[in-house]
Amino acid sequence: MTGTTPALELKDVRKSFGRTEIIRGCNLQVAAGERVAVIGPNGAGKSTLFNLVSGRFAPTSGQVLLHGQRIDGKKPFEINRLGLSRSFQITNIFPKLSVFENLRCGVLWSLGYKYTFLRFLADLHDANERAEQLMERIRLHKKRDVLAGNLTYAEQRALEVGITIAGGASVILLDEPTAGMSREETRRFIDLIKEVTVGKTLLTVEHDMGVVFGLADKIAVVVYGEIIAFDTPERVRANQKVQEAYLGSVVAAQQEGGH
Ligand SMILES: Nc1ncnc2c1ncn2[C@@H]1O[C@H](COP(=O)(O)OP(=O)(O)OP(=O)(O)O)[C@@H](O)[C@H]1O
Repeated sequence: MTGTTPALELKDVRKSFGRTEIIRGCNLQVAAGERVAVIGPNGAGKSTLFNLVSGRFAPTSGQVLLHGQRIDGKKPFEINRLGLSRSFQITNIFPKLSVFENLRCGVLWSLGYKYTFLRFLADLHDANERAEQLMERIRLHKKRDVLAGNLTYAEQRALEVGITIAGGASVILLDEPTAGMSREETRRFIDLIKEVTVGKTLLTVEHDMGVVFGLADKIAVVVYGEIIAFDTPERVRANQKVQEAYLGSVVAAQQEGGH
């Protein structure tokens, strides 16, 4: 490791629910600008890891650092203000607001309590402009005034990504961004995600190996609460330990399933 501070770092992070240790000493260093896919079998602890990073859970022990600053134990909104944004599920899109209004809410919400009403008025113009730009970037500008509830599923997921990046966070967490999409939608969506997260640090939880290998610079393999490998896709694919613990069976299953 060079002297550069990682964008995100886990130091011996552990999390127990009751007596069961679910996260069993995870260490990870994600460099700024890296795209990381977190993979692993069902129940391995991927979502729990995301919840620990985004502040929904506090670790039982260990540290989580964002650009070198400890964030473990902080509340999700505090972590968000420090520059980490997690995709909200579709339920967090306001279905009765238009695409534009949803994005503007995302921009304004990220500015949060720093606000006074006068600042609010002054910034409203900026927020409108930023919402317009975001709309172009996620290719929903032609749907500007359509209510979010009337968008297609794939468009709603794009809007969700737009809201997630609206505040300008430097670290973005996306939970299965392409889940439920057709193969063609998935392919386009990977390109979109790549495009809108240029220069940002990206973490995704992902089951679809096509997405993983299309999107990730590095893969973190979580098995039974531990990160058993963290490396480039090629090296992870060739890793014997990963093959045995997980990947061999998944790739075989997906090949059998015609993927
Ligand atoms: N709040 C909780 N209380 C108790 N147990 C929990 C809680 N959250 C998660 N678990 C347990 O932790 C383990 C890991 O769950 P987690 O959802 O993190 O796995 P995952 O790797 O994301 O799985 P999947 O791929 O199926 O989404 C599971 O055994 C789950 O039952």
